[in-house]
Amino acid sequence: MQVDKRKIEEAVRMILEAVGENPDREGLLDTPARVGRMYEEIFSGLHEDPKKHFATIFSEDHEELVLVKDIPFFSTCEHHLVPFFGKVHVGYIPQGGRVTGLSKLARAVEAVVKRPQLQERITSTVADSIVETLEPHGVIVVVEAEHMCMTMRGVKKPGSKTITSAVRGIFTNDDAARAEALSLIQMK
Ligand SMILES: Nc1nc2c(ncn2[C@@H]2O[C@H](COP(=O)(O)OP(=O)(O)OP(=O)(O)O)[C@@H](O)[C@H]2O)c(=O)[nH]1
Ligand SMILES: [Zn+2]
Repeated sequence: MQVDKRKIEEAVRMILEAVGENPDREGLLDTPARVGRMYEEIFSGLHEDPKKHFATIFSEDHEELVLVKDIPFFSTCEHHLVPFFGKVHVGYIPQGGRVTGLSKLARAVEAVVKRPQLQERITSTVADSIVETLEPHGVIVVVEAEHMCMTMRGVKKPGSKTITSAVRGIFTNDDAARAEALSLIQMK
């Protein structure tokens, strides 16, 4: 099922009433519909398989690291439905000449982050999508993010960063390969 915007509109109206607002005042009249359109956009990844982006495979004899770093992202914390955002770094070592388009790595990230999410799940889903499609020697994904649920509310720790990583294949046991990828990710 695609996004039911009418249902979101009803729910937003109810939330506005519940917090003590008047959903019929001028400034709020279009808000339920706007929020419906916004949720359709920021949760569009629920209807998209990130793996579909790896259908584009070039045959290229390169069995060394390919790293796309600093891919910016915005996601939505599934616990509080507030944003968390930061950067994703995706590296893989192709095998058997299976190389994908660089933009496809960023497209797969977009499909994964546009859902109610956990940072850990973003990290592992991106890694596993690459493993299952390109069957590379190895994959490394690092995500660094700031969670609004930790800054604007609750424990209120603005500036704190959460870093998660997922390594697959050769990166799990080859210290030199992992060190190379991590140093390139950290390089400014
Ligand atoms: N592991 C993980 N935790 C997250 C993520 N996003 C938010 N959280 C945490 O989810 C937890 C939810 O905890 P609860 O105790 O159920 O909710 P809460 O009472 O609102 O928690 P506080 O934020 O501590 O006020 C919090 O500790 C959040 O920091 C994430 O991506 N990964
Ligand atoms: Zn949260």
